[in-house]
Amino acid sequence: MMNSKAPAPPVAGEATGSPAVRARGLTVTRGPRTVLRGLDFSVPAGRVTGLLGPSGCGKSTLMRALVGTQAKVSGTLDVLGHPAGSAALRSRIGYVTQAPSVYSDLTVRQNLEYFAAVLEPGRSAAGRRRAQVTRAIEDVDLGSHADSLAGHLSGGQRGRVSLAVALLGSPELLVLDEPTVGLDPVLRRELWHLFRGLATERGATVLISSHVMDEAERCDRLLLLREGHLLAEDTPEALREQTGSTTVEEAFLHLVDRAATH
Ligand SMILES: Nc1ncnc2c1ncn2[C@@H]1O[C@H](COP(=O)(O)OP(=O)(O)OP(=O)(O)O)[C@@H](O)[C@H]1O
Repeated sequence: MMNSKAPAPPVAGEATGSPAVRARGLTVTRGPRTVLRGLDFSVPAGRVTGLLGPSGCGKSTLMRALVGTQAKVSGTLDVLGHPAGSAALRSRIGYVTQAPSVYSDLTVRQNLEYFAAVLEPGRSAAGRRRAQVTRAIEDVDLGSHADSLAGHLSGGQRGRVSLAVALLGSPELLVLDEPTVGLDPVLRRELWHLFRGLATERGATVLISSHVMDEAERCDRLLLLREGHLLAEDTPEALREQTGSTTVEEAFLHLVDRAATH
């Protein structure tokens, strides 16, 4: 697991510099439903941003829009300076869905070697690929299972293989859909150290969804989503302060009540 240093100082209320993601009027329909409704937000570069909200509020849909796999997206959505879904972004984004996508009949290392070869084929890149694979296995702390078949791993371990795949090629933007769901507290803490380290040591932008509000406290910045609307976009501290709350969960509930009375 990566050694993480102290968290980067939180960004102030307004993000500075060029954001990694910028959305204006982002609207997504799925079937007959409008799932995201005119969202305006940005995701600062080199920071850990949490996308928080209850189940079904549209977190996965927003992530799919960012990585370019969602149909019926309107409004403006720029990612690393390009419209979301541009071919130029493919190797610059790592995406982990909720369903681990690994080959059960390959070992952990073979899975990573396969995906590394897809990313960077050719004999001349073999040395680089080996180094990337070894680092990714270490990052997710699966060294002792490197030669186990993925099909013999637990759900949480398979999830970590998916995460390792996303880390190959050192993407500038990591989009992680509920990566800590179902994991024990020790592993959850280790993964949060990894996410923090990816931002502070490797300069990556990390966007993580979760419906567990205590994870929000670990983020530099939060996007609070409810029923396809953005309730708030700020640092955890600012959200607590604005609402006179002691936790982000309390702040979230406060904002829900406030929205209901307007
Ligand atoms: N294929 C689909 N057709 C129509 N509606 C859909 C489809 N897929 C998802 N939805 C709806 O879109 C909404 C947002 O779903 P989404 O998966 O983005 O939520 P989420 O916040 O990621 O939820 P969870 O935390 O449970 O994963 C939900 O209300 C869901 O019912």
